[in-house]
Order: sequence, then structure tokens, then C-alpha cells
Amino acid sequence: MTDEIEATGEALARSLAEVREAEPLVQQLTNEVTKNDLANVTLSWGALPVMADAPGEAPEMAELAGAILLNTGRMTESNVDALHAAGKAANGLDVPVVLDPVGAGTTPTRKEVHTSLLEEVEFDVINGNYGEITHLAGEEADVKGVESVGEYEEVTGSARALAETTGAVVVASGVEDVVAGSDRVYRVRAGDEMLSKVVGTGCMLGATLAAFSGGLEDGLSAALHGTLAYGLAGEHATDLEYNGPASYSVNLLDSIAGFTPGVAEELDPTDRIERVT
Ligand SMILES: Nc1ncnc2c1ncn2[C@@H]1O[C@H](COP(=O)(O)OP(=O)(O)O)[C@@H](O)[C@H]1O
Ligand SMILES: Cc1ncsc1CCOP(=O)(O)O
Ligand SMILES: [Mg+2]
Repeated sequence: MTDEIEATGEALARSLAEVREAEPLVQQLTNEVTKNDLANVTLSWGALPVMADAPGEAPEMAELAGAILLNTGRMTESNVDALHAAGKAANGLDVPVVLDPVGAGTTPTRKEVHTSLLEEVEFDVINGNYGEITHLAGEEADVKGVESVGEYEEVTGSARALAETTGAVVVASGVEDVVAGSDRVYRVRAGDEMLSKVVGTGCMLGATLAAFSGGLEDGLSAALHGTLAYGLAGEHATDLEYNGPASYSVNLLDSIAGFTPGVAEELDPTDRIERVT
């Protein structure tokens, strides 16, 4: 691995091919709103989804997984127990763990759950919207339910600070995405406004990052290429027949399935990624 991560079409194609070759088992503990979409997104990147989330079985499955996603959208006691148990089991076997801190900062319950998860589990990747990442970085943030509201001009610094304190690669999603490692921060310009008109697109980015983390050796490359590939697929989805947000959401799934290494190889996404620190 060279110091700088390549952002050419060929490099992106290699990452997509590596995920397909590894075909990692990606265990996902997620919310009921997006479960089916996450399973399909995972399969379409060439990984294998399993939504095992019972507190007893979740840590057993984590031991078999190539990566796990802990999405905190569902705050039932049983789900929270399973999140902790699966995260700890994965840490014990060096299975990459992705956290999507849905609604972080909104209620005392969510604050407590995210604090305890960050204390007890080591995360390889944390992906959330600008508000969630800013809150986890310990700064003032406005999250309304699961939506980021307000202005976040300092989100690059917040993502970097959270990466430094947790050791995770942090992906802050929004109009542009920030991908922050401990020593490097990138901005990714890919995606379409339609991604903000459909529920669950942040959760689907989490599933994407888990699939790439399970398939690639280097965590920062996995996060950067996963974020880029997902954004580009979101753009290509606008080329398909559009009848409103519901058809866009189906088109997004089709676009991910069609985003093969061969398609990526023909693209030149170099200007979509800018290293900012
Ligand atoms: N206005 C936008 N333009 C382009 N991409 C967007 C826009 N808003 C959100 N996205 C993309 O949608 C996905 C979900 O991001 P976001 O809406 O921030 O997460 P969440 O759904 O968790 O709130 C990310 O891939 C992000 O880049
Ligand atoms: C609406 C909602 N409520 C609990 S989880 C969830 C889905 C959130 O999805 P995303 O974070 O991708 O917008
Ligand atoms: Mg989200």
C-alpha cells in the first residue's frame, strides 16, 4: 500500500473486485426501517448479508463474519444488548466493526447507548450524518430524530477529532462526504440530492462500508473507495426511469448491482476526491 490512496477508475475497480472475490459474510444489526435494503445493498456489492441480531446468537455469528455493522437505529433493550455482545465478540477476533450512530445526541437513551458503545467496543469505521458525527466529537449539534439539521462548517475538523479519539476511520455524510483517518482527511464529491429524499441512504452507506471493510485489507482505502462507489452509484441511479422518490430508491439498488469493476474501470473519478489534510 502506497502512502496515498489511488482514486483512479482502475483503483476503484480493483477494490470492487476484491470485495467480490473475498465475498465476506457481513453481519448487520440494524433497524427495522432499512433492514431489507441493507441486505440487498450488501449482496449487490458482492458480499453476503446476515441480519443475525438476537442477543444470544449475535456474538456467535460475529465470530464467523468478515465484518459487522452496528446500526443503532433500533433502541430496544434486546437490540442494545446484542450490539454490545456482537461488537465485543468481533473485537476479540479482529473482525472489522462499523458503527452507524443513528440519531446520536437526540435523547438521553441514545446518548447513553452511544457513550457505552464507544467505551466498550473498538470501531474500525464510524459513519453518520454531519450532526451525528459532530455530536459524537463532543461538539454542539442539532439532530432532529435521525436527520442532521443546522449548519456544520467545521465538520471536517469534527470528523478528524473523532477519528483521533476513537482510532476509527470516520465518514461524515452530507452534500459532500468527509473521510477522516488518524493522519489524513479527504472530501468526497459524489452523490445526488435524491439520496436525501429517500429514507435509509445513510444506513445503506453503512452497509457499503461494512462490505468494503470485510473485503479490503486497508481500512482507510475501504472507507474511501466504499464512499466513492456508493456516491457514484447514487448518481448513476438518476439515469434510470424516474417516477418519484420510490422509483429512485429501487433505481439506487439496481445501480449498485450494476456498478461492476468493469463499469468503474471506465470512469475517471480522480477529481471527486480531495485530500484536505
Ligand atoms: N444533497 C446531497 N447531495 C449529494 N449527496 C447527498 C446529499 N445529501 C445526502 N447525500 C448522500 O446521501 C447519503 C446519506 O447521507 P445523509 O443523508 O447525510 O445520511 P443520513 O441518511 O444518515 O442522514 C450519503 O452517501 C451522502 O453523500
Ligand atoms: C427513520 C428511522 N428511524 C429509526 S431508524 C431510521 C432510518 C434512518 O435511516 P438513515 O439514517 O439512513 O436516514
Ligand atoms: Mg443515518
